[in-house]
Amino acid sequence: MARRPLPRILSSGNASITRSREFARTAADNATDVLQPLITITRGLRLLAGAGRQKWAATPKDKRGPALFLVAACVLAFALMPYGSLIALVTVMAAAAWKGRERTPVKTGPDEAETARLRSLYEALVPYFSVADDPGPLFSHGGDWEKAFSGYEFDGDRRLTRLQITYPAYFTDSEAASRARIERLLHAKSGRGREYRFAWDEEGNHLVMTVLGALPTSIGAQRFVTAPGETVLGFTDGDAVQRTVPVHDGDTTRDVPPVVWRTGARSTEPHLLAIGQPGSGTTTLLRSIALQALQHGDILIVDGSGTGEYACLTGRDGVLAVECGLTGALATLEWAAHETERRLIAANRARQAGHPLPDDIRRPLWILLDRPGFLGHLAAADGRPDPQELLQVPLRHGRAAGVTVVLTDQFDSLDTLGEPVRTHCRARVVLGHCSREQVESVLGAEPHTTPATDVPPGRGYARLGTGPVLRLQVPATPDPYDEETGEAQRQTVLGLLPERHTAVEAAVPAGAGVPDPAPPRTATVAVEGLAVTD
Ligand SMILES: Nc1ncnc2c1ncn2[C@@H]1O[C@H](COP(=O)(O)OP(=O)(O)OP(=O)(O)O)[C@@H](O)[C@H]1O
Repeated sequence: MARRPLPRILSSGNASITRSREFARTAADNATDVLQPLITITRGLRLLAGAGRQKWAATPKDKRGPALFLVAACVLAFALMPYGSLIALVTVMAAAAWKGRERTPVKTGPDEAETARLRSLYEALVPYFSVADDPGPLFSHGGDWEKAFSGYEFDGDRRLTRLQITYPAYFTDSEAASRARIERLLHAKSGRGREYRFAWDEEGNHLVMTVLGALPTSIGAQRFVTAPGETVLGFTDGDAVQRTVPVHDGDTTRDVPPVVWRTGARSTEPHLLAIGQPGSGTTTLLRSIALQALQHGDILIVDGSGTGEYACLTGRDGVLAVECGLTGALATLEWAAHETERRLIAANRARQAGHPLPDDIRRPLWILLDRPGFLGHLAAADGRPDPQELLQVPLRHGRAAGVTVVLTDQFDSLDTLGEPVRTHCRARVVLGHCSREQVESVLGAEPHTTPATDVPPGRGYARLGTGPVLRLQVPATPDPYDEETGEAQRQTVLGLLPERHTAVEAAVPAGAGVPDPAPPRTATVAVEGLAVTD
């Protein structure tokens, strides 16, 4: 049978139909644009009329008469006024236009792009949160993401800032490796370059991922509002600690959450170990601790790297020594070990006799040791004892004797740190760009936040004992004798230093800025009473 040709309109009319549709659409768009004011006013009039009807219905019957009278009086007044009817018309039109204007609809859920992002995240999580024989899987390919994501927030760029995930009870959330896998995946899928915190609620099978803002880098060294025995290591997230301290930040004063380390007889973390990448700010941290320690105690500084970055402390009141050579360091640490024993014996005797602690052991003693690994290497080459051996007594008995030890070193020297350091330095800090494994190797626990891509100097993590891992930004405490230090910061740090008490004072008047010629970058100050008195 011969095929009948299609009607012309069906075989060749597609193009003309499309053209006609486009024409009709353009005409409708133009008409809508032209008639928009009319449409707005009509919508407004309808809304005003609706509001009027509602108001009339809500007016009690006994008040309707006076209300009607008032309206009639107004109408009459406008009618009698010159141009009254015109004014009334314009007023009603303006009110209708205002009432009928387009309002931005209130957002009630994710838009298309956000939904696509959530769906993609859901699909990526399916292999981790599902097993083959689960009869009602929460996570399945093409499944309902809304059941699994119980809360989400986006920023202006449609990037996730908060996501709450419900996961199946059989997921091994108590295993660090399983959690780390999920955290890595969420980090990658939600956009790198930002820091995320993961809060696992193992009882409720919930995971909350939150994007963290940068920690403030503009806060410098200053007198922090703390009690004796408290040292501000730096600043952290508001919800990570219980308190805030007021600080000067530029021209303003604001409250910021500090990481406060408590030392002294009741401290459970009496000594601190800080490990960093080169240039990450460990020297600055030690300088910041020294300035705070000097308010209530005496300090000994052993600068293993010998770069002279503690020269500003030389000869100041309360600074017993700033040592950089091996011989001086060994002598100073030997004295510190004996001094710890002396304090211990004196405290013991006083307690046994029922007396208060004698005055000469009340002032805390701080031993600040930068780069002990380097000194240990020098000592080994010279056939002399490792300075760390001399730290055993202060580390073991320092808490009872009022002696605090702070050590800072770099990652490449981590294996040179002996058992006493590892056991007794229970307050830990890690600075610089580090992998999770590196952070864990120092703090004993992984951070619940992803590593930051952009790590300013002084940025890292702190952990006090078995407490949580906290993000940390150390207050800027530059070397005032460094030519690159800005004048304002130089004056601030010089202002925090105690008065000089040695001959160096004559050469460098306090607050004089960088002296010319520069003071000795390293100096040895005689330690009074190095001999042990019994
Ligand atoms: N908390 C901080 N805020 C601002 N700048 C800092 C901070 N910490 C360190 N810096 C700056 O970073 C640079 C390196 O700091 P620092 O010397 O303390 O690091 P480091 O870890 O001791 O390095 P290295 O041992 O390799 O010399 C210095 O210019 C210092 O001023």
